[in-house]
Amino acid sequence: MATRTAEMVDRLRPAYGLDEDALLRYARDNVPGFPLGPVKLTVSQFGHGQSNPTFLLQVNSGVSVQRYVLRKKPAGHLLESAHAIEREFQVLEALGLHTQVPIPKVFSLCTDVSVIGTAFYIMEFLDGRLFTDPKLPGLTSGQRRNIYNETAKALASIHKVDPDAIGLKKYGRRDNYCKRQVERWAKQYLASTEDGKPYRNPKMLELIDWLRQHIPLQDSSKSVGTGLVHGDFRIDNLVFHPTEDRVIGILDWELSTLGNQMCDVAYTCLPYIMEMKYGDEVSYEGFEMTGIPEGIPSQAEFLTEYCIATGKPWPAAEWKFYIAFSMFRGASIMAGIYRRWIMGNASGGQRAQYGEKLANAFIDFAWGFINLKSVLPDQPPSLARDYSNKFQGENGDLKVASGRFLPSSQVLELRQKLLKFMKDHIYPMETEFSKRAHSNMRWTVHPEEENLKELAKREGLWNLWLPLDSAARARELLFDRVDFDSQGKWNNRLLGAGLSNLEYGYLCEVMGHSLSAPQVFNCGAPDTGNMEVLLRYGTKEQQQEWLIPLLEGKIRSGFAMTEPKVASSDATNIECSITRERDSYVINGTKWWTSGAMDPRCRLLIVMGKTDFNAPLHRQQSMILVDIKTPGVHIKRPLLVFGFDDAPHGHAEVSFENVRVPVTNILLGEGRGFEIAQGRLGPGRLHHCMRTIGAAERAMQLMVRRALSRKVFGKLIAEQGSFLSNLAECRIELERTRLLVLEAADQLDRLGNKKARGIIAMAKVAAPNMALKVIDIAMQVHGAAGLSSDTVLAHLYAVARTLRIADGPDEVHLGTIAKLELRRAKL
Ligand SMILES: Cc1cc2nc3c(=O)[nH]c(=O)nc-3n(C[C@H](O)[C@H](O)[C@H](O)COP(=O)(O)OP(=O)(O)OC[C@H]3O[C@@H](n4cnc5c(N)ncnc54)[C@H](O)[C@@H]3O)c2cc1C
Repeated sequence: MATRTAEMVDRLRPAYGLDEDALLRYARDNVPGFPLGPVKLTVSQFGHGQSNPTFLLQVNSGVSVQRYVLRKKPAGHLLESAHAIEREFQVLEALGLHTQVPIPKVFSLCTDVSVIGTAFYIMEFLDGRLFTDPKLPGLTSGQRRNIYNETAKALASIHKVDPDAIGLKKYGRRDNYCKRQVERWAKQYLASTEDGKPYRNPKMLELIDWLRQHIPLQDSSKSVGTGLVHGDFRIDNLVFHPTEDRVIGILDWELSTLGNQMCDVAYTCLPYIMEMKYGDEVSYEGFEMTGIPEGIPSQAEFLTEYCIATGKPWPAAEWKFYIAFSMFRGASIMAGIYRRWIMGNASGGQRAQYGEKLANAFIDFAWGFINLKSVLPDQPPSLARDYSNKFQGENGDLKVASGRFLPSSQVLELRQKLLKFMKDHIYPMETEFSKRAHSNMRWTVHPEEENLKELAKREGLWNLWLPLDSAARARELLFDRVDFDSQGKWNNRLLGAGLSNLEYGYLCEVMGHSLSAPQVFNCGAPDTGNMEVLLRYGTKEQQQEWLIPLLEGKIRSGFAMTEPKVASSDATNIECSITRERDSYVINGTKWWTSGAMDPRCRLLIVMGKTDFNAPLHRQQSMILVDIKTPGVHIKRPLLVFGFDDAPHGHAEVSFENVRVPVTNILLGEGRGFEIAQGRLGPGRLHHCMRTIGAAERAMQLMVRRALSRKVFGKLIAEQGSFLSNLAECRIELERTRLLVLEAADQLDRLGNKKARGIIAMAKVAAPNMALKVIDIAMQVHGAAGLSSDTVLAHLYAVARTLRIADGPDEVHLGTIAKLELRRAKL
């Protein structure tokens, strides 16, 4: 249950008796709007919280009652740098003046200790709800989910603040935050335990050593992942609106500074691992062990929500450090609180007596966490975030639904927009685009395609394929994390909408309905795969030169791996040579089926070749960036698929004759080609599958329309029994394949490329084979028209057929599936 903020006060404790007359004099002079006439002042102290004593001031003028909050330093001797009231005031004032971060408004800071004995400040009283128990008892599961999602967003709102822009440039040193914090809290722990009260735990000393040895690399950075840090961000420091599930105030900024923001995130996640209990407890297990209350997202989901709101990379690799660090800091703080309890000046009341017990629990849990085998999935899970239980059908009606693959409201909204865009702009242009592709202007771009791209960009239907974690790297490297609006939404459309692969699946399918659609939304192959390579493996300079124009849709690209002379389904056979000569690499070889290389906008080729013919088999290959205009690159001819040349995109045979490029064009380093190929192919293969589902869906629509309008032998085709069973079979195959593809996308999101490779291989085989069957029946129903170019069916069929070979033939994927199956049997 929530507690109203006004109910959090106890009766004023005698140790903190304030000089009320002096206080009133000060407030009248310094707090805007404070009643000037005689008033009755009632002072009561908030019992919640352990740090700076905080008081509710009720000022009754006889006409009205105004409420303020006063926060001061504790009396007595204080540990160095603790209880910095002045800093709290500074950060709150800056945030209040310049940002939308929800905080109480501050009125006045008093550093004159003669007024009430210590420095203090006065701020607005927020009437709202506080949740002191992170399990949120007494709330519905929907409310719990909202509260956690809002918590993630509130934290993100702090982390998106640019401290330089709001006068907090010197609020702290940004680099080496964890390193400095480990030393600071270690020192504090040693000081708090210097005479054995509380007991100095040797496991804490080992923990300090472990932390020193595991400080994340990015901690030394001044820009990446750093910014404003709250320092004590947890649900019970948030005031929620009295009736709505939204944060109206973030409290307790005593430990705020500039530094590594992931520390805040980990600290917020502690209830998942350990429960803070003040009493003679035996177990402190967090709700990941005791069972997550219904509605509260898992730790990974909570983190995903935060990563989406901030655009930060998935922190799996360093998560052990951040959690252990939070526990260690908690232990040090608790030891300090216990010490103050012994000395008689703890501000949080009776609970301080349990400080020593809690400090030791923190230390034990830190070690328990460090010793876990795995703490987070490799990739963010696809989200159950803000999933409504209403599913919007194709015709816009809302149906109540539940289940695993229920799109989020964000995805549903994008899908509706996409369907409308397809209806209004894509389908009407298909014939026109096709006419140009068969004319002598075939290798030029129809101007309307460029117009539609601009329209798609404006409508937010741009680069939707771009996965959250890949976008995060570009955000850090290229955009300096400034591409958010005040609500925390990404306003830089270049980096997509922050979707997971699963979420994109629902949209990619829609694009697959038309062969003209993907490039209009900058979601076409091979550009998406190439952008993914640059996002994941490109240097900042490579990204600036090639990735940005690709993300903008100003240029296109090709991927040149396959060679006419060798069986290229096994890429170890590739013979193209990439030879280092001083500051250049020289490339020689012939490629074919380089899709997109015929396009007049194509500027970049990612070429796979061998840098070392004598290295171990999978270390011979490298990938290198080649400007298509480099001397020695010859586009020899377009290849045809069943007579379709796919103009203006095309599939080219390309020769490379002594093509010289700078050494800085190598991707990731020599011998890393296979590694990159693995990263590139997973999502790209699934995109093909998703579009293939869309193509099959289009064929179903055409099939049914034809069957309902064409009579054969006196009856509509739709009344012929053979057709009805074919139709039903097609629907069954289509639905089961869609589920397989969504499952593969979900596993890719949750488990990563490597662990999801089996199911991705299944989807890659199943989708084109299903589509070929469905399109084949659709063509059959159309009679001769189905084989002509008067419908899209023949072209859809040709594309679906190529997918049984392109991106690896069926046999290779079947081999992968079988191998995994046998391996499982041996375990
Ligand atoms: C339309 C289209 C677009 C393409 N776009 C690109 C592109 O942009 N960039 C690029 O580099 N390539 C592209 N390709 C090429 C494609 O990736 C290759 O064709 C594919 O990898 C197979 O290589 P291959 O043609 O050399 O066939 P091969 O390696 O010679 O294989 C021939 C056949 O051998 C059989 N086979 C292979 N391996 C096994 C096995 N392990 N077990 C049993 N049988 C097996 C299969 O039946 C296979 O079809 C494209 C191809 C097409 C048709």
